[in-house]
Amino acid sequence: MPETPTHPSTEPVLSPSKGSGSGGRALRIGVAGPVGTGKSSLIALLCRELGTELSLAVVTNDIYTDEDARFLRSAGVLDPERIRAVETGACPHTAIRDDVTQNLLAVEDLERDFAPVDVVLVESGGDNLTATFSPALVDAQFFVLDVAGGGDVARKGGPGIGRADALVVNKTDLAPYVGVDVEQMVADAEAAREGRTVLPLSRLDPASVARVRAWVLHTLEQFRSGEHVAQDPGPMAPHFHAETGETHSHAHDHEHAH
Ligand SMILES: Nc1nc2c(ncn2[C@@H]2O[C@H](COP(=O)(O)OP(=O)(O)OP(=O)(O)O)[C@@H](O)[C@H]2O)c(=O)[nH]1
Repeated sequence: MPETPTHPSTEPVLSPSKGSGSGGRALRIGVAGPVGTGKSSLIALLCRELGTELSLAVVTNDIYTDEDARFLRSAGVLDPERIRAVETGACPHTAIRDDVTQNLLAVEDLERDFAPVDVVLVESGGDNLTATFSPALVDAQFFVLDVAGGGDVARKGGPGIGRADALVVNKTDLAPYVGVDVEQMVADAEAAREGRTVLPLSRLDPASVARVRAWVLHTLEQFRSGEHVAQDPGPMAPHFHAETGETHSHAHDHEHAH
């Protein structure tokens, strides 16, 4: 795990007391995005940045392994007991959108075992551009892209890019090596998102790290005061499951196995 630079805090330290809007539970933040864009790294960075002032916990989702949880435990950014893995056994969106039971139980267990918890970070398994969290599971969500995926990705749209609470354009330090104009990519993302938050990020750029950190603290403040309302970025696009030959959209709300 490469080093994330630390920097002096410029944000007010929040009191751990719960406001009336939170219902006494933690703020639950989802982290979704395509494979390898830096979801685990973002969670490690947030644990490092906020772990001394907030009580944090993490739930990871992998299809067949607990690799992301093991990565985060080995990063040494959080008490390993506060990191739990959910093995979805199916495409990632199933457990974060269609039937969130496994994840909800993991979140509630952590909230109970380490009470009071301020923020639970839930990492989705890496997917394509379509998976987003159900608002039944998380209160707010990041969608993570990286510059290495190409400067045009932000224009391609989809529910996460368009409507997640915050879109992270990650690994901006790599832009010169992959021929991406970060400013243009961010402008494209802002246009696609109609004013919603876009956060360019590189773990090598302390100012960008500070903005992501500040966004989490601001969202927590809003959550506690009751001003934050969980948004649903919307259902994923129709897609195909090779193992079943089934094509479906996940737009429905009835239960089904696959
Ligand atoms: N250069 C650079 N590399 C980064 C940055 N953030 C993450 N990475 C690297 O990107 C790679 C993928 O990061 P992960 O955090 O594992 O990505 P992920 O989205 O969790 O991956 P999956 O769980 O497999 O979907 C790793 O090699 C990270 O070290 C960054 O800001 N700059």
